[in-house]
Amino acid sequence: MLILRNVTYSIDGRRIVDEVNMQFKEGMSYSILGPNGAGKSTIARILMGVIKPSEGKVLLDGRDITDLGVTERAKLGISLLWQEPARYEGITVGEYLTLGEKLKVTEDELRKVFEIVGLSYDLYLRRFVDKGLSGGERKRIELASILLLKPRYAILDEPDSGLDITASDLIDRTLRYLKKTGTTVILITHHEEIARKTDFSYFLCGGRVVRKGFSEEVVEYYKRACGKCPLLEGMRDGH
Ligand SMILES: Nc1ncnc2c1ncn2[C@@H]1O[C@H](COP(=O)(O)OP(=O)(O)OP(=O)(O)O)[C@@H](O)[C@H]1O
Repeated sequence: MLILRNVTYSIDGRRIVDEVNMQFKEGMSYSILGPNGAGKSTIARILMGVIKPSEGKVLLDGRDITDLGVTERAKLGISLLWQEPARYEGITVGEYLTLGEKLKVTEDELRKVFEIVGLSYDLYLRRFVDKGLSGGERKRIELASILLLKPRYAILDEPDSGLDITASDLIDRTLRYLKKTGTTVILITHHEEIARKTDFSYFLCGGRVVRKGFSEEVVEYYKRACGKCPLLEGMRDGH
């Protein structure tokens, strides 16, 4: 089990994440929902070890991993789908996905994963992971790399952002595949229809967990609370 215990992250005295407690159990899927600036991506970066909390702990199976960096956490089976995946010069999609053939995968498995992320195996395998790929294509390839890694924990930061109308089906296929591989999913989203696809949700606002529970219930609360929240009036009016 992956746990955030009383985690706070401050910048210039401002608590961006404020005494957050979260638990992610084996094989379950979770959403972290919340408005812009709620602290969702900051939590993803804390879970992945990109940044260290100012206070509190990150625990994996009871072990304190707060001080471990990204590489060490990746070795423990934690992977992050970045909101904006990077591009690299000189390597093909096939080389990228198989870590230069270090990752042993069969052609069937590769084809299956291409199907899940909605890309043609024949058209994309030999393309370069450079600026020639669109943002959406790059995101689909990054997701494919996570599916092939079969991590214990997959943190997906807005997997649907930048994707077209097929994103919802892609998330369905992804969640089904990760359930089969026993991967625990932590999905960050603004969209209620995406959050509903997961088992449990945390609703984050102003860096704090304001609601947690079954996704259906938390999403209903999110719609009600955010719909009436005076703090978000400005954002909604575009001010
Ligand atoms: N390095 C930083 N320096 C200053 N402020 C930061 C920094 N990183 C994050 N913040 C602030 O912390 C708050 C939370 O940011 P975060 O990116 O975690 O929010 P989010 O919930 O992921 O938002 P969004 O839905 O817009 O992606 C925001 O107000 C953001 O401006």
